[in-house]
Amino acid sequence: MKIVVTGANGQLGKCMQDVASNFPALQCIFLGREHCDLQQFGMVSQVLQALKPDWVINAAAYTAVDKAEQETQAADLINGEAVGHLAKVCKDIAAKLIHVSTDYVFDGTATQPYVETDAVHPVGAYGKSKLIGEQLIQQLYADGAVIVRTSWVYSRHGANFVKTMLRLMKEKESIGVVNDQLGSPTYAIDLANALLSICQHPKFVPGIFHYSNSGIISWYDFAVAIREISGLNCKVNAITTAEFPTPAKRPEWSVLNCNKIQTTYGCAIPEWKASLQQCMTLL
Ligand SMILES: NC(=O)C1=CN([C@@H]2O[C@H](COP(=O)(O)OP(=O)(O)OC[C@H]3O[C@@H](n4cnc5c(N)ncnc54)[C@H](OP(=O)(O)O)[C@@H]3O)[C@@H](O)[C@H]2O)C=CC1
Ligand SMILES: Cc1cn([C@H]2C[C@H](O)[C@@H](COP(=O)(O)OP(=O)(O)O[C@H]3O[C@@H](C)C(=O)[C@@H](O)[C@H]3O)O2)c(=O)[nH]c1=O
Ligand SMILES: [Mg+2]
Repeated sequence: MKIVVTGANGQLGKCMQDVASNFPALQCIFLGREHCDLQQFGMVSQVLQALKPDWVINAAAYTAVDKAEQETQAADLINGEAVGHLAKVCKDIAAKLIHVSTDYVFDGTATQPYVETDAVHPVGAYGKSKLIGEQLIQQLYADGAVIVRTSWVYSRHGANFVKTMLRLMKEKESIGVVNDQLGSPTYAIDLANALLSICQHPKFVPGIFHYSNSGIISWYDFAVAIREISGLNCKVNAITTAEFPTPAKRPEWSVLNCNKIQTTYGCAIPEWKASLQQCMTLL
């Protein structure tokens, strides 16, 4: 079975390369932006028509949450229109599409973990751009696509909250981290394993699914755990979102209910702290 992974140089793309050997039945082809630039529609069509994969996993995205407030057009193109074109090409070549989306499509006003059918009202430009991509896939290729919303993704690769915290904790005596935004971290290795396991699952079920590590924490809790595991001597103070102003608004609650992907595809859902400890051994 031939799988093309786009966004191969990103943290999820690199984690998929890390775990690919766990799936010997899958022939994975990893394409970075240089070989498959989502916004160059002709290039995308040409590359995928030539490779004719059975699956395309889209790990490419514009992920700069705060910058997106200023770069809305770029975010909407890469996370929106380009995803629509990718869906069309996948449909043309009869390749199934797995597309990764985000918890930031929700407005954060819920008090229970979000299920896939809950109303979406993104509060920031990044979340809005990711929602455009979801909606285009549903319009253009609903029966051939799996959309996996995830949250708070980190790994040894690329830029993420864990690596930001480790850097700041080495530089500063104390830092402030918000304790009024609640969600679930996701180790990109766990997500990578889940996405590839969907490709080799005997039954294909299209639709929207949620995937994150289990457990509900704040970014402050996350930072405290990072400090404890790292042994770094930096004071972590709990602050409010108002005390940490950012260009983008973020949902106060973006916990995802992951039951559907577990029952449909049997994906393993490791507990957040166990996965964090795994990742920290590599950092
Ligand atoms: N990080 C997180 O916390 C979360 C991420 N997600 C989603 O998970 C997916 C993977 O995210 P993650 O790995 O963390 O993101 P990264 O920012 O680490 O990687 C994104 C990759 O997309 C590539 N890319 C950007 N624009 C294009 C383009 N026009 N064509 C091809 N590739 C492009 C980037 O290329 P280059 O390296 O050249 O810049 C980069 O390698 C994304 O869909 C994201 O929205 C969802 C929830 C949380
Ligand atoms: C660095 C830092 C951040 N924060 C706050 C800011 C923000 O509210 C929260 C998270 O910070 P970051 O900007 O690192 O995380 P952010 O880029 O918002 O992470 C998001 O990325 C996108 C791609 C997603 O899809 C989301 O699921 C989510 O993972 O922590 C502090 O309170 N103190 C700090 O020192
Ligand atoms: Mg970020």
